[in-house]
Amino acid sequence: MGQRMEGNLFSLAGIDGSGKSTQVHLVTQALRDEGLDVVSAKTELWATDTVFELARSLTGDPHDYHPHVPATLREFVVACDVATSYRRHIAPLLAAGRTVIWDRGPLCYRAYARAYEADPEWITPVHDMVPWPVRTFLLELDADTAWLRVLSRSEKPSQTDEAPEFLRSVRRAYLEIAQHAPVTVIDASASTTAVTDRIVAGILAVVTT
Ligand SMILES: Nc1ncnc2c1ncn2[C@@H]1O[C@H](COP(=O)(O)OP(=O)(O)OP(=O)(O)O)[C@@H](O)[C@H]1O
Ligand SMILES: Cc1cn([C@H]2C[C@H](O)[C@@H](COP(=O)(O)O)O2)c(=O)[nH]c1=O
Repeated sequence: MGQRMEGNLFSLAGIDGSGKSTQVHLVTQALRDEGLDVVSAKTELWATDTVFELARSLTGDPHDYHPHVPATLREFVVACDVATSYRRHIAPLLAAGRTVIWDRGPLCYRAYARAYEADPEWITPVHDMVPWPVRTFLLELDADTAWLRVLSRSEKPSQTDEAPEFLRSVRRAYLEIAQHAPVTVIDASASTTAVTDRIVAGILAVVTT
């Protein structure tokens, strides 16, 4: 995007059920306890909501969108939402010098697009409008454990787009892309406290140097 970031952007990535939302909350709190000015951010999927509504009209289920809505069209809309969310919401926080913890982030959207085999010719230029966070923490978890967590979570019911076979494809894509990006892989099968401690240590190492 060209503009210099004043603050620090971190993102938490991982397949559904890997613990992103849990950790965004715990890490933000832990860093505030250390005296840091930290804020969390979640992508606003405004236009993507309309894609989910389209899927509902086609299949009766907003999350049964694949392959009923072609992957390239769908992931293009997601990528545009991500770029808009970044520009309108996250970039101003960084310009004000805040430390931002993003629930998801570029690694997630690139992994989904790859897993769904969306055409990169259309998607990549939009993904490239969003800078990579200074560090992304990939919460690495096998698909079966993640699926069990999705089934047992109280926050929201499991969705069609969280089936284990798809979680496996996204996990593969995450690990491939992570090899060429500023990503720290974290063992997400550990206790929530152990995961929080590792992420907090990784963030403090960046912001205190
Ligand atoms: N380290 C952990 N060990 C065991 N259970 C966990 C751990 N971290 C999170 N959980 C539980 O797993 C479930 C999924 O966690 P969470 O919602 O944070 O994942 P997520 O990656 O944000 O998922 P989604 O992308 O689907 O929103 C929740 O019920 C949460 O309490
Ligand atoms: C990353 C990504 C996500 N989606 C879908 C998957 C879920 O239904 C929502 C995201 O919800 P969450 O609260 O962030 O878990 O969007 C997608 O279609 N394409 C993507 O790249």
